[in-house]
Amino acid sequence: MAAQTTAPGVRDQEIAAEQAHLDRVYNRLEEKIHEAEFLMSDAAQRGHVGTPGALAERDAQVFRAGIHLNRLNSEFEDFLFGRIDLLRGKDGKKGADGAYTSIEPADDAVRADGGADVAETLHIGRIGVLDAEYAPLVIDWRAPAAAPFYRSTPVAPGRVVRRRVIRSKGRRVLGVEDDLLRPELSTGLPVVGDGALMAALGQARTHSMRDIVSSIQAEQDLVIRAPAASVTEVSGGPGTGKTAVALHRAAYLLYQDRRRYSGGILCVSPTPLLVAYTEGVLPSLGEEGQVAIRAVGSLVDGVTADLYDDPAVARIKGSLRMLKVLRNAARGSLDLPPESGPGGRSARLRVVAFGRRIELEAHELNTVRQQALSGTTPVNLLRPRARRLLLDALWRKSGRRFEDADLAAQERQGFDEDITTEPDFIEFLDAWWPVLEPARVLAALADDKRLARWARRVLSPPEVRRVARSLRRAGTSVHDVALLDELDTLLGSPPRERSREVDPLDQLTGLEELMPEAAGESRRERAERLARERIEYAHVIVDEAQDLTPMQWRMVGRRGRTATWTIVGDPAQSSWTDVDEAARARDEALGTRPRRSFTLTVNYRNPAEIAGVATTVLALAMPGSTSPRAVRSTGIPPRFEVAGDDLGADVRAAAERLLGEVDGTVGVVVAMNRRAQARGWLDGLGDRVVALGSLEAKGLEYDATLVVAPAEIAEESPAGLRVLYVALTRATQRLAVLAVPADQPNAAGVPDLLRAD
Ligand SMILES: Nc1ncnc2c1ncn2[C@@H]1O[C@H](COP(=O)(O)OP(=O)(O)OP(=O)(O)O)[C@@H](O)[C@H]1O
Repeated sequence: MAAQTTAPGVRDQEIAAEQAHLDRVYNRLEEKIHEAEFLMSDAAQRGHVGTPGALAERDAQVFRAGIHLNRLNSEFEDFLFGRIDLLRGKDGKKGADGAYTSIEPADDAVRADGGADVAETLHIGRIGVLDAEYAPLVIDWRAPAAAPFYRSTPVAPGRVVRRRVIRSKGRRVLGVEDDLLRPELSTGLPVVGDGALMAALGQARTHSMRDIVSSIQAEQDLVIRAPAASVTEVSGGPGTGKTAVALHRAAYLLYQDRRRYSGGILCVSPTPLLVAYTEGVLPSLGEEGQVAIRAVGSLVDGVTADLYDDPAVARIKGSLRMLKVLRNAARGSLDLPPESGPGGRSARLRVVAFGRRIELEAHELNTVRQQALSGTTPVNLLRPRARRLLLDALWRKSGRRFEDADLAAQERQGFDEDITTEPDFIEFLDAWWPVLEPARVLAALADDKRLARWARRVLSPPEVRRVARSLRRAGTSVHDVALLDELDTLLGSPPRERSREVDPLDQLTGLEELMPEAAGESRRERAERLARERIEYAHVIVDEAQDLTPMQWRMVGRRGRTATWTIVGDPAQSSWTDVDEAARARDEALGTRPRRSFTLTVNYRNPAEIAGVATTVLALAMPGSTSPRAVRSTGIPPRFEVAGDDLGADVRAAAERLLGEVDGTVGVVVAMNRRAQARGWLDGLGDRVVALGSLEAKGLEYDATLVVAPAEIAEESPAGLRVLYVALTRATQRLAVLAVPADQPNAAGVPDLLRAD
């Protein structure tokens, strides 16, 4: 993109001009903050008194002012980050944000001699600010008027003559970077810097993802601002910004239609590490509270997955075959040995009625149970029906017959009342038709014999043994969570006490939203509470969607039955083996909603040197697929080394070397079964370096990556080559590969799998 660096004097002048603007903005914000504080204390004192219209107006005002207050209090580093200088537009209409709406320049905006005047200058920031006359001082980055900041290119510049990225810290402007979009025009605008994107990409990485709000690229902007069609699907190779785009889209949707999305946005991430990595992005965009980012292993409340199943077990647990097994288990678990008291298959029911004993034998009870279980109603919800059928059976056994229907009904009523208040009967029912908890049923699957019965004609005997063994370990695996959620649906939850129904409008205009500490609950705690109480969401974002197993798709689908969706993923990075089955489950989760697909094509993470090595593996992992285009090059080729006898010492030495070469983070990726070992190898090297199992590297990035024994990673599972592809695409600056003999390195140390020949 055309950009030129001008003399330092001009640079200082331009910085001073932006500083003057930023000062105006802050002065105005201070005024607004004072207004807001006044309004809020006033509103709190008066409570809800007044006509509904006036209250709504006041609430809206308080809401807006409170947002400014909250956001400014969180001290954005670069609150104001952009500026565009525009030609006069085709029409003279202004939008709600005070800016002209026209995208194309007026026919006479450019004079015959190539000269043109800048007709409008807009500053873009994290929130919009109007001056006292309602003229825009800052346009919210999500407002329509800000779109040209992201969309204009030299090929299709629209009205934009110059785009400027402003770097600031606190209230001080530090620098500006300009891109000239219409270099052919003489506008007299100075142009400073080398372009903002490269500056952003070259920065050292920390363990938290940064927002990309000042350098979103045109193809990404199209996705972020795509109309909230039912399903927005985004594909793209590693480093194309899929995760970043998905998070910015969440912020955009909230801005567009806060009322609609106050129903909550769920962002499903593959690992807790990726959740931790991305968590800060939305707050930095001024959005907190309405978006719950949760790992796929933490979607069920009260359960935290702390184990990974080995690939063969994961493959079974993730597949739709488990559905049949769980259906059998849900019903069969009524026969589990009782936790206490009578029950189970052989129990007998004895009651006393009309002065004599009535008994139901085991086989009779069984008939009643089968009758109660017909149909597909969740087992826990069938308890009332089972109770009624038991009473019917006892009544029949009592042998009482009445000619007169009214008398019969009356007698029967008395009989039912007598029996159902009898402690023996109550105790029996509790044990014979207990309220089944998903965890109890899943634990029951750990018994080989029982599982074999429930999995008859579905799982093979070796599969039964593997699954049962995995369930006998202490702890819950990521794949168990989807099974627990399925069981919850199959069993049905008896109605739960809910602390309070949440009215979405409360979240919009309620004062507690704006005075977070007032109720003794921080904003974050409140968000977490709302997330806990919420079962369904208005919008669901799935990151790394290629990894969801069919059972996980069912779990996520249940959280978005009426939602709109954004799904981002890359089939070439999938660690799931049965892609077709997952696609079917995904289609089922999304139903017939219309879809709109986008592809991102530019790799912003890896320099070309690293992307080249990854492409070699991609050709093996997914023959025929294309890699995204790397946007920059460092001139530093990946380093290949071969480990000696002490792998641990060599890994440590290689990691130390990388730590010396980069300012930011170093990720050391090993096969899953070496995770604990690798942590030991790196012990004491500080928190810039992390050891990761291959599956944990998903979505993350580091300044430098060390990939240890690539063949081990590739052989871990049938999808191993794709997992290796993920590992090789994590670095922003340097890649080192440490081979072991199984990698069959050549004389240069390059493992067989990574050789292009
Ligand atoms: N327009 C942009 N400006 C600056 N940085 C960007 C831009 N787009 C992407 N990046 C950076 O590129 C890196 C990769 O982005 P991100 O993690 O979202 O990619 P991804 O497609 O999800 O990757 P993967 O599929 O490998 O997980 C991040 O550091 C992100 O901040």
